[in-house]
Amino acid sequence: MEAAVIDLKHLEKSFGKKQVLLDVSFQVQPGEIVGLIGPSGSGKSTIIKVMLGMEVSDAGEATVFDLQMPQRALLANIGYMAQSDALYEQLTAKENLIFFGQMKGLKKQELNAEVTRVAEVVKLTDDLNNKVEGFSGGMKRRLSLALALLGDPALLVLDEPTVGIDPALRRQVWAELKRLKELDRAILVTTHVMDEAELTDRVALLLGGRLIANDQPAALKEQYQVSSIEDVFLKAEGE
Ligand SMILES: Nc1ncnc2c1ncn2[C@@H]1O[C@H](COP(=O)(O)OP(=O)(O)OP(=O)(O)O)[C@@H](O)[C@H]1O
Repeated sequence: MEAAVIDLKHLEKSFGKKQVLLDVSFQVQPGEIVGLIGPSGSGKSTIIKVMLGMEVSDAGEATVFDLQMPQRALLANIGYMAQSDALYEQLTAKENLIFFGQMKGLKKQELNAEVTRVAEVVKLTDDLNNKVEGFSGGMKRRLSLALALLGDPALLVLDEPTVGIDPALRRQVWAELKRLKELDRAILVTTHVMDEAELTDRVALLLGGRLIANDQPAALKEQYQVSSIEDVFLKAEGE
């Protein structure tokens, strides 16, 4: 088996008296889409922040490409889409893409080609020269996703990437994720949308900061004797 891109071992994290992560361990391999699923407040974003070195865990170990984050050297290898958009409102979509692409170290010619490519994936080609301040919430989400895709990173970490994105484009985004997976990219995605969970290779089900399941969607449905991931979720929550 190839080395894991993301390797989380026995993570514990509290905020004040509230324990948010309890003994969380899982891995994401190259060529794998893992869905991190759980109700609001179950700790999904906290896992991502610990993994990316934006929060420090109280115990356990989190490595990305065998290194503890943050690591400047890994910046170009990771496409991260946070839950809230961090965009320059006064700049156009294209200027945002160029700015972030330069930070990732993309050279001019490559960068121009990448801007065209990622704008096409999220259907923002016709809006590239418009200022972000005039964008709808969904358009900002799409631009944030385009930023994460820039430079074709080996690892994508996407926190709720399809919120506010209409069904047709959502389908297209998932087709792109599948394509990237075939190219051996590793993808970790959080979602509230249960039929999206069906599109992953593996579902990591988080409840109250504890990982209660980590398996292929089909295996989970069999284990819980139900016909959808939504039902797995409801059954697990009820138990
Ligand atoms: N910096 C912080 N200080 C105090 N509490 C925090 C902090 N960050 C998160 N929490 C708490 O930790 C818990 C888990 O939050 P987290 O954002 O990881 O959940 P989530 O599963 O990503 O939720 P959502 O789906 O709503 O984004 C919540 O109870 C939240 O209030």
